[in-house]
Amino acid sequence: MTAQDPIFDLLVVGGGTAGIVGAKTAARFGARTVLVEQDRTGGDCLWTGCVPSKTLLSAAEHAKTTRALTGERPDFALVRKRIFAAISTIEPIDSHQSIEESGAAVIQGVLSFSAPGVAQVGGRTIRFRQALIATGGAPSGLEIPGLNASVTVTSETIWELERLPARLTIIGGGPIACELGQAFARLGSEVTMIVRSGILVKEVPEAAGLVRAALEADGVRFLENSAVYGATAADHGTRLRLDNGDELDADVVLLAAGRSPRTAGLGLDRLGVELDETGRIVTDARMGTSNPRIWAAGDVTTNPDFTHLAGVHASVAASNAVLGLSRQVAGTVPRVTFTSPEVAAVGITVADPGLKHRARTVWHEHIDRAVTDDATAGFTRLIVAKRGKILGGTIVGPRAGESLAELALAVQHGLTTSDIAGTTHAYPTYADGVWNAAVADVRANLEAPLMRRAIGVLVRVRRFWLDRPARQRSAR
Ligand SMILES: Cc1cc2nc3c(=O)[nH]c(=O)nc-3n(C[C@H](O)[C@H](O)[C@H](O)COP(=O)(O)OP(=O)(O)OC[C@H]3O[C@@H](n4cnc5c(N)ncnc54)[C@H](O)[C@@H]3O)c2cc1C
Ligand SMILES: NC(=O)c1ccc[n+]([C@@H]2O[C@H](COP(=O)([O-])OP(=O)(O)OC[C@H]3O[C@@H](n4cnc5c(N)ncnc54)[C@H](O)[C@@H]3O)[C@@H](O)[C@H]2O)c1
Repeated sequence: MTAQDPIFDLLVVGGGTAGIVGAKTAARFGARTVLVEQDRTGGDCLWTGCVPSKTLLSAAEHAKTTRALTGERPDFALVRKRIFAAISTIEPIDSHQSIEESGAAVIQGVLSFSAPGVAQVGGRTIRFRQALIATGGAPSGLEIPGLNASVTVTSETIWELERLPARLTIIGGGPIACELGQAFARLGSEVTMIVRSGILVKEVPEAAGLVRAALEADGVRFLENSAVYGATAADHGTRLRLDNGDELDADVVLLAAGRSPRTAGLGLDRLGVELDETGRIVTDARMGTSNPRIWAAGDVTTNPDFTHLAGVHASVAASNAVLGLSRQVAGTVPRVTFTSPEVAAVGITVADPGLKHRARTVWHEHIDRAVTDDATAGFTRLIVAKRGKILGGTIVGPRAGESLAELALAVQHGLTTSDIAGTTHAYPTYADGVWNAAVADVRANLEAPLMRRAIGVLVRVRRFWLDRPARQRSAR
């Protein structure tokens, strides 16, 4: 591209999942599209998020099995190699070339808005009709006096560790802390998690409890309702001081206490884009912002931080922007924490008795696949409204993320427990959890007094009908 750049129909800021999907969507519609990325295209998910963390979890599970069978310790260099291999296998789909093949231009540099319709990238001026902000987020910093940066990592830098830390302390109790904590414990690190309240607080307590027990079984030590208020240098690492006066030595400290949006320095104030109190961009259901020409998607917005949401929301934003549509994003948001057991949830996860919701829970001791796998620590719970409409639920267990797809479909399309109960599920699968919970709900409805009476009438009528020839014979 040259100094005579056209006025772009859509300027996309950020080349993570949201930016890539947004740019490709707009370009495929024929809109003049440019994507600006300050670093590598692919974003958090590819380089430092989903892809490396799920590969690490898989390698750690393998390491646990191998150690149990042979006593062999994992080779951390091979684990790292596997992570980099997974990234480089997936990377082409997020590359400059792939984005350009869709018809969008790609510019490398840090973008900031200078005025409505005008932005700067490294001294170059870009003019645009509309923009999609997809600048994502970054790990939130923690002010811990005395904590040396050389022993501190975040989800962005932990992948640079060349040796397995002997003692890893994690500050935080969300999905990042739980997934990475379990993986490093299974690889052989002595892991301590310092958690302000409980772990996985967004999930139902039984789910968080099962994950906590599984992590403890893998050797993770929990210091809950604790906070770190200071640190000093120690041999090979740091000594952390806790608010209760305890001290804890660590070789590496992982800060996993939430993420913050990348909105600073973008110049959004010059565009009149409203942010919430945490700096995230406020969007409506069309992914529009308070400026009708500016759209946003992904972790930079007030929506939950998930790759699938970033992609879907960006696609809706780009379509609305370049085609002038008013498509709205779906409210059904599935989520999975990929610990072992996995925790998967969608929609409403707690029954509201005031609204006559009911919860149907099947514990996985009663799911044959879980029994055959010796993995019965889990459950499937459906939250059901009057007339059997499925509102949401939680699944805990192996492959819970896969079983969740059916529940997400049910919630999105307003299916009922009768719809699920009437659909034959293959045996033996973990999906039996959803099926059995739905069957339990339908069966419980059949036990209701009115229904029992109606069924009783049917049985008697049928009996009467079948006995008709005998009655006729005796009458003759
Ligand atoms: C360890 C970890 C594990 C995760 N696991 C999962 C998972 O299993 N499943 C799941 O759904 N989600 C997971 N997530 C969340 C997921 O990674 C994010 O929700 C997703 O990547 C967000 O995509 P995004 O496009 O909004 O942002 P990003 O991927 O962060 O992309 C934003 C891009 O914008 C660029 N940028 C920022 N400012 C500017 C600027 N001024 N100019 C130019 N470019 C700029 C950045 O360099 C970056 O490349 C995980 C996250 C982490 C940290
Ligand atoms: N499997 C997945 O989909 C997946 C995996 C990882 C991350 N993510 C996404 O990334 C987001 C960020 O993850 P996260 O785990 O960093 O954040 P989070 O916001 O979910 O959890 C942060 C945790 O840190 C704790 N905390 C905050 N300040 C603390 C302090 N000073 N001391 C001790 N504990 C403190 C909080 O109580 C909370 O438990 C998630 O919300 C999720 O949307 C998704």
